This record gives sequence, C-alpha cells and structure tokens, in this order.
Amino acid sequence: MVKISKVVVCGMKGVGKTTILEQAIYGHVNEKLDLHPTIEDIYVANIESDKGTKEKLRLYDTAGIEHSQISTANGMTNQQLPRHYLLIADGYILVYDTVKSTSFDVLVSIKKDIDKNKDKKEVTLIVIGNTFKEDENSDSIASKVNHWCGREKIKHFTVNALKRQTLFEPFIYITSKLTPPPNKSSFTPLSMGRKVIKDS
Ligand SMILES: Nc1nc2c(ncn2[C@@H]2O[C@H](COP(=O)(O)OP(=O)(O)OP(=O)(O)O)[C@@H](O)[C@H]2O)c(=O)[nH]1
Repeated sequence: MVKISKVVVCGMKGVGKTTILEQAIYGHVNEKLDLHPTIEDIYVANIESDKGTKEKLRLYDTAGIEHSQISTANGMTNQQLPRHYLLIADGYILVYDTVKSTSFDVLVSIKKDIDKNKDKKEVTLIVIGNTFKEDENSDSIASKVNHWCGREKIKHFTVNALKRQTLFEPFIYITSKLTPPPNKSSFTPLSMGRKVIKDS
C-alpha cells in the first residue's frame, strides 16, 4: 500500500502559508491574487524525493495563530495548534515572515507544543522563512532563527513565496526525509496537486 505522509503547515497569521502551498503546487499566485484567512485546507501533492521516488504528501494548511495569543502572563499557552494535527502529523512545515520577529516567537511556541505532545512518534520538521521584502531587521531575525534551528536540529529554508523555484527545495527535502529508501529511480520535481477541501 502507498504511504501518504501527512504534513501540517503552521505559523502566525498572514505569514504566507497558503501562498507557499498554492504556489508550490499550482504555481498560479501573483501579488494580485486575493487570499482569504484559512480555516483549514487540505492539499494532496505528488513530489519527487531526492532518491528519485514519487511520493504523495497530504498537506494541511492550518488557521494562522495570533502572536498575542501564544502565551499568557503565567507562561501558559493560550491558542495552540488544534489537537488533531498533533495526532496525525508525520511532519510539520513551520512558516515565519523574515521581517516579523513575532512570527518566529509563534514558531518557538508551536515547537514546544509539538514536543510536548508527540509522545514517542518521530516527526520531521522544517522551518521556512518567507521573504515578503528585505529590510534591515531581516538579518538579525535570520541569525536568531538560524541559531534556534541549529540548536533544535531543524533545517531552515528562506523562500520568496511568489517565486515558485525557491519553494521546491524545502518540499523535496521534507518529502525525502519522510520517505524510506527507494527501490528504483525516476525524475519529476514537484508535479501536480489536488485540493480536496476548501473552507476559507
Ligand atoms: N508581496 C508578497 N505578498 C505575499 C507573500 N506571501 C504572501 N503574501 C500575501 O500576504 C497575504 C497573506 O498570505 P497568506 O498566504 O494568506 O498567509 P497565511 O499565512 O496563509 O494566512 P492565514 O491563513 O490568515 O494564517 C496574502 O495577501 C498574500 O498574497 C510574498 O512572499 N510576497
């Protein structure tokens, strides 16, 4: 039976999660496309791993988390990833905006939540920084994120969601991490996707 890995895409509100998925899978996003806040969408994509095998990923686009709701005065988490994602996920794509340090704070909070709830299950995580625009803050945020990713042993990618080519590497990377060694090889990068649910 073909294994379909389940990957949850999460992060702060408005960091470009939907744009990244729509652009990686369909390649139709431009600055004029109006995207609405997500409740939940599920995409299925066929992606070729670095071992040359074609793999199927089910990608869950989640509702963005508000920075103001990640922690309370006593340090307790208020708004979290819905619990069912923690049960089903084989992997996570954590997305932040390279000029908003608050969007990185949200990832740190999500990662703690994942660690607390993953039990003994192995999960694969990657971090994607979406570069809306360059500004003087982006270097200091990038070095903070690099440092954290190094400590947490998470691969960090920087993309521009509007440039489809920049998106292939992280998707191929996580696909490869989630799939066992192949029997034979072929080559087609990110080929097609099918959106199966749309609530937003
Ligand atoms: N210029 C530019 N705009 C972007 C980029 N990525 C996303 N946007 C825009 O930013 C807005 C929010 O993007 P979404 O992809 O909906 O962000 P999201 O993280 O899915 O948002 P929520 O579902 O509300 O959490 C949209 O209007 C996008 O068109 C980018 O790289 N460059």
